[in-house]
Amino acid sequence: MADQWQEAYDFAVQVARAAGAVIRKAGEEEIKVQTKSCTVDLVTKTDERVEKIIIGSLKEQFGEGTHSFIGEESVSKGQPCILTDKPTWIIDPVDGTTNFVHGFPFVAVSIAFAVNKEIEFGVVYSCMEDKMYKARKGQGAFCDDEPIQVSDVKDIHKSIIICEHGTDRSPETVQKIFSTQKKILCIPVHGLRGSGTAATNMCLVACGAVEAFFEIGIHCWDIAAGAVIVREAGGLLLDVDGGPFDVMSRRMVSGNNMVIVNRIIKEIEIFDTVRDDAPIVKK
Ligand SMILES: O=P([O-])([O-])O[C@@H]1[C@H](O)[C@H](O)[C@@H](O)[C@H](O)[C@H]1O
Ligand SMILES: [Mg+2]
Repeated sequence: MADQWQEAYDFAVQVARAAGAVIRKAGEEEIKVQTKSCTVDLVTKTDERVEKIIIGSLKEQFGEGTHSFIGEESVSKGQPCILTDKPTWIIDPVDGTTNFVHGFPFVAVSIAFAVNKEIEFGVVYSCMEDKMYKARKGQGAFCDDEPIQVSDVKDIHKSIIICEHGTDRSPETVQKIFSTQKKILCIPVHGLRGSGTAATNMCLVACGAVEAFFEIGIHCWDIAAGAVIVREAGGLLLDVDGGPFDVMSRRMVSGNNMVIVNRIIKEIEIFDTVRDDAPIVKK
């Protein structure tokens, strides 16, 4: 049977590339910054504009009613964030908004497509580096059309691990994040890193530049595309407690193999987050 989502996959690559060009151009102009959930959760006109461009192009191509959309900026304006069985696009127009604002050169467009709650394909365009990562379920993962694979390192002492700090600055959470990082650093590992974009971090796992990336507090739009790219590159995803990965749970460990991932999980100090699909509590 012909791959019924091939056209959508190819189109997503085109849309991500075009969106990345808009971001690069916007980065050369003055950037007006606003905040969302807290003072370090940044948003710009470019995030909103690029999301409109992406969703507008997808609706034009595939029709209004047949597909659903979960986009970071639409959700922040009150749109539902529920993954149903319907074909659903999960979009982060600018992953790494803080990087974008500061001119730190890692910013990605992340577009995933899920059917029956399973991610069929994902595209991550690291637009400042001009690197196009993509993967389709069962067809492998690629960077600029070259196949990519996770690293074969099994010895944690020979690994690089990515961790991010997210936007929760409550002293209890920051304490847990640093305590986890300290324990991992002192295993010891070769190094800790973080690009400031979850989508790019996952692609770094997928291409074998690092062994693992974990974060609590990320959102489905940060990781949905990266999830299929990591899996298709031979890696795996788990919850931070070792249970099955759930894209809406805001918790994730991605890594090259079970040995590395299990070793990282042993050190993670878990803190509470509200699921992406939790009912909205009206204040
Ligand atoms: O807000 P945004 O720049 O799209 O996404 C953020 C980035 O992916 C960052 O690496 C991660 O640590 C945060 O948790 C995300 O929210
Ligand atoms: Mg993001």
